[in-house]
Amino acid sequence: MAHLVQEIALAAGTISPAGGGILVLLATLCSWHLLRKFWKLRDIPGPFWAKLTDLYRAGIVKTGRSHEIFQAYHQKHGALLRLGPNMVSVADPAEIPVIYPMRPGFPKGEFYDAFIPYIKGGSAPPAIFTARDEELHKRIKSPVAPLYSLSNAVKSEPFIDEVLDVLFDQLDARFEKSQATFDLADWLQFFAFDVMGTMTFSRRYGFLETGRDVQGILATIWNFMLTVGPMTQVPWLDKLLHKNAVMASFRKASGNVIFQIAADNVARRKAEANDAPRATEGAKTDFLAEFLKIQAENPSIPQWSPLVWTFSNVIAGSDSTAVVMRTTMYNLLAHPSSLARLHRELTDPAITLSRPYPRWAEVANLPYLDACVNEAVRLHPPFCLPLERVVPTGGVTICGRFFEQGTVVGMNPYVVNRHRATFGDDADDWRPERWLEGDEERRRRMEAAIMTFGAGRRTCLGKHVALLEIKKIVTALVLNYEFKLVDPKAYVVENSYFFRQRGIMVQIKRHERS
Ligand code: HEM
Repeated sequence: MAHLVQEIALAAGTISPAGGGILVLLATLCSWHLLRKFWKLRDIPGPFWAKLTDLYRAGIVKTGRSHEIFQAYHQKHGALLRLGPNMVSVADPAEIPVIYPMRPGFPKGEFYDAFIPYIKGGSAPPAIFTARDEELHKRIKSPVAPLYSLSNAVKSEPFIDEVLDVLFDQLDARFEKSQATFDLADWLQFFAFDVMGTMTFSRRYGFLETGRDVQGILATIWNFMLTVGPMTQVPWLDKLLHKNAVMASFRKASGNVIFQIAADNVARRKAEANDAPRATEGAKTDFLAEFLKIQAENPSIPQWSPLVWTFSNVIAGSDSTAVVMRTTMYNLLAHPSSLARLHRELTDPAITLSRPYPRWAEVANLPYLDACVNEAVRLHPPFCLPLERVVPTGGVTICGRFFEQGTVVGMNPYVVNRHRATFGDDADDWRPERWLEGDEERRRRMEAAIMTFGAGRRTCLGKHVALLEIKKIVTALVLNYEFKLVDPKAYVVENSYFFRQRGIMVQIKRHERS
């Protein structure tokens, strides 16, 4: 190939023999580099073009259907699938502890840089979720991790009840009396954002009161995801197109808008004495008050920490929770037998649930509710591309094959959560009953194979907060309203790493006894 390049260049008379020599050298180095990269993983099956360039899988992500496409590739090729010159997707849940261990030493890949907004003079500081440097990750995560424990999260329950009040008032006023059809998917998103705003800065964004996307914040976040999704697959292209001073001068990155929401709230709290946080009856203040207190007590914590902690809550904790609420509600409404069984469980005379909204302690361990939430979490993971990690020094063996250090490996929650040998041949279907069948060992195996909240050291910090919100709203809605799913076909899903849904078109009326 190098010889050919020189021949062409000389024949065209465009360069001197010395220039030709340099060209040959460059072409040889390039060919050697490509061949070496290709060769290293040559035995791992996958689509032809994916073996040559990361652009191929970026193109798949751009289709919005990457979950189905990657699943089909795994069905065709098996547990190991080559999705890039240096990237392998792994589908066997037995490998979860290998790729996502509890100890440090299996770091996140460049994938995560795509989420860090570019700001003037360089990138914004990394959040807990995006930090790739494991020392830095420990420094910014350890001080706040206890705030997300279940015992602490539960103290926020009054905040959720307060937002439930607003939601129910709006649903009654706008849709119950008029019997107007509306998109429950939108309202669950409004609810999740306003809950996280209340928990984080004692402030609602106003989505519920206005019934719309105030200041286009939600659209901006989705547009950010549409850009970021494909860029996670080709970090060099992201740097070229978005993360440099030249490109930043042409356009405003949408990630900045979300960062700005966090920054405005931190600045307001620091500046305004009358912006004091409210405390719940359990003396729980909002996250921001706790973040600022932690920083004040630990001068070694970076100055910017409260900002990135707040940013983490907004970006990682609002839309994701809304997605699981939607999956649960849509499937309950599309499967009336599931809804009837859940309603029976909630109205069983043997248990007493508080009205209008059950308390967490009353719904934390209801078998059929748990089965429905587990099934929703399994079927539709809100973050839905392989969660990429870099093989550490010394290499690692996965599915019996040794991988050199530096190889990028990852597991896709959508694919792993449908592992047939673990979940059964009906793994694509909604069937909460699967969580109630078999022995404890089978159930534990299924739970350990769910990748929706990630796994190991970098597992989701906000899982308890999310489950608290989800169980609270699902039980409140099912107990208080009768739903009619007006157009089941209106429900559509779209994946750009963030895996969202739209179109839960319903009519509601109050249950007679509520
Ligand atoms: C159903 C809702 C949620 C889902 C499915 C979810 C999912 C995830 C996943 C998959 C990861 C790990 C990503 C990776 O390894 O690449 C993660 C990390 C994280 N999540 Fe969540 N999340 C949810 C809700 C929340 C909430 C409510 C909060 C905050 C209140 C939150 C805060 C975080 C943080 C801070 C991390 C980074 C943890 C670390 O890197 O150490 N998440 N989440």
